[in-house]
Amino acid sequence: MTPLDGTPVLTAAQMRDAEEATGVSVEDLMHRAGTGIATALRRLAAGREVLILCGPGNNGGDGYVAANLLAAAGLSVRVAALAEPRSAAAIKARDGWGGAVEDVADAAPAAILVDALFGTGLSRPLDDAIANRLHELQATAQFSIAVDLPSGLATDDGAVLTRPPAFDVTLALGAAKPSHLLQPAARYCGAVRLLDIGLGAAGQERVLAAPALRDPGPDSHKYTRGLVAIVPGAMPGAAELASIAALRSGAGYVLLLTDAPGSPHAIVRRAWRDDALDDARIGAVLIGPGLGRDAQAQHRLDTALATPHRFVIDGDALHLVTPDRLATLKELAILTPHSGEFDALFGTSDISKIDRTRRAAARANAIVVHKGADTVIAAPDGRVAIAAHASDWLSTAGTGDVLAGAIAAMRAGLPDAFEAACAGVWLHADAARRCDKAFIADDLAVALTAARGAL
Ligand SMILES: NC(=O)C1=CN([C@@H]2O[C@H](COP(=O)(O)OP(=O)(O)OC[C@H]3O[C@@H](n4cnc5c(N)ncnc54)[C@H](O)[C@@H]3O)[C@@H](O)[C@H]2O)[C@@H](O)CC1
Ligand SMILES: Nc1ncnc2c1ncn2[C@@H]1O[C@H](COP(=O)(O)OP(=O)(O)O)[C@@H](O)[C@H]1O
Ligand SMILES: [K+]
Repeated sequence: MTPLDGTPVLTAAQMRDAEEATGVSVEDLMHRAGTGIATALRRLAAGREVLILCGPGNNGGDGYVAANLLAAAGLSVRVAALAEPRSAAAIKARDGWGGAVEDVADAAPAAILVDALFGTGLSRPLDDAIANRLHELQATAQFSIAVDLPSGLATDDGAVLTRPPAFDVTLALGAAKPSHLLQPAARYCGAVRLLDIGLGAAGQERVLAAPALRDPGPDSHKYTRGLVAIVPGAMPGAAELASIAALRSGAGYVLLLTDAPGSPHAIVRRAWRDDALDDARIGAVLIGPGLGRDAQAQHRLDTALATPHRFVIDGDALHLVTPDRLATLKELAILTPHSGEFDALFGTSDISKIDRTRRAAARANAIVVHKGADTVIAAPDGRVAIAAHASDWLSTAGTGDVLAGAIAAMRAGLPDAFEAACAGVWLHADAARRCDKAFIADDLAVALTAARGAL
C-alpha cells in the first residue's frame, strides 16, 4: 500500500494493455491483486470481521482470492456474491474460496466492508437494488474499502454512473485510474493507495508529486533566486496576494508594478510604465490577478506580451487573449484558468478533463493549469500531471491569486515551465493542507513558507 504521488495514471484500456504486456496470466495477476488486498485488509481490519462483496467479473475474483488468504490467516471473513462469476479466472478464484457464499441481497453487515463488486469493467449504471444494498452495508460498517474503484464509478473520466457510498480507502490495483483523481468520482474514493501487481506501465499522465527544489547556496543572491514582476490592475488586492505568495514560495525579488503603498515591505513597488518590464533580470512576469478587463487592462497585457519574458497568465488576462496569440509567445507561458476561464478561452466539450487540458496545451502551445478540486496540468509535449485533492476550503476568493504567485516564483527559478507549474500547484495544495478550516487567502499565502520549508 503506497501513496499515489508520482505514479502513472492509466485508463481501463491502458490497464488491459499493461496487463497483457507483462505476459503474466490473468489468473496470476489476480493472485497478486488478491494477495495485496489481503495484506492491506489484515492491517486495516485490525482483527474485526470482514465482509467481502464479490461481483461477477475479475474485481469479484480479486475479492475471492483475498477472502481465501484472509481466512487461511485466521481472520473472520465472509463473502457475499451478486451473481455467479463469469470469467475463467474469477470462477477459479471462487472455487478456491472454501467458505460459504452468501447473497448480497440478504447478507448480514460486518464491521469492515469490502466492495469487490465492479472495477474497471463497469459499463453501465448499477441496478437500484444493488446500489441501495451497497449503501446500507456501508452505512452500518465501521470502515469501508473499495477494491480498485468504488462500484458505480466510470474508470476513465471521473464520471459517476451510479452514486456509490463514500469509502474510507480505495486500493488502486496496478496503477491509479483517472477517476481516483477527477471529480465528481474522486470524492467517493477516500484515501487512495496503490497496490503493486508488477505492471511496468508508464504513460504520459502521472499523479502530481512533490518537486525537487534546490535551496539557495553560498553563491545565491536575490536575483539568482528569481525576480518576479507582477502587473496589477483594477483590483489591487489580488496582485498583492500573488506578490506575497511569490515571496513566500522562495522568489528572491518581487516587483509589484504599482505606486500604491502596502505591506509587507519586502515587496518592491514601482509605478507601472510602458517600459517597466524592460529588465533582463526579470525571471517571470505574472499578469491577470485583479487586472480587470477594461482598456487599461488590455493595454497593459498587450504591452507586457510584447516583451520576451516568461509569463504566468491568470484571471482576467485569460479573457483578453486568444489561444493563437499565446501560441506566438517566445517563451512557453503558463496559463492558470479555473473552469469558467478555461471554457471562455478554449470552448466547452464533453471529453475528460485530462484530454481537454492536454488539447488546450497543444492548441495554445502553453502549459495549462486547469484548476478545481481536481487540478490537471498539461504541457504541449503531452506531459500531464493530475493533483490529488487538497482541501475544499480552497474554494474562497483569492486562493487562485496565491496559486498564480507561487507558480510565478517557480517559473522564475526553473527552466522547465511544466515542472514550474507542477511545483507551484504542489506548494499551494500543501499550504492548504497546513491551514485550519475557514482559512483565508492571506493565511494560505503565509503557509507557503512552511510548505516550501518541507521540501
Ligand atoms: N484483467 C486482469 O488481468 C486483472 C484484473 N483485475 C481486476 O479486474 C477488474 C476488471 O475486471 P473485469 O473486466 O472483469 O470487470 P469488473 O470486475 O469490473 O466487472 C465487469 C463484469 O460486470 C459486468 N457488468 C458491467 N457493468 C455491470 C452492471 N452495471 N451491472 C451488472 N453487471 C455489469 C460486465 O459485463 C462484466 O462481466 C479490475 O478492476 C481489477 O479489480 C485484477 O484481478 C488484476 C488482473
Ligand atoms: N473544492 C475545492 N477543492 C480543492 N481545491 C479547490 C476547490 N475549489 C477551488 N480550489 C482551488 O482553489 C483555487 C481557486 O482559484 P480561483 O477560482 O482562480 O479563485 P480566485 O480567482 O478567487 O483566486 C484554485 O487553485 C483551485 O484549484
Ligand atoms: K470495487
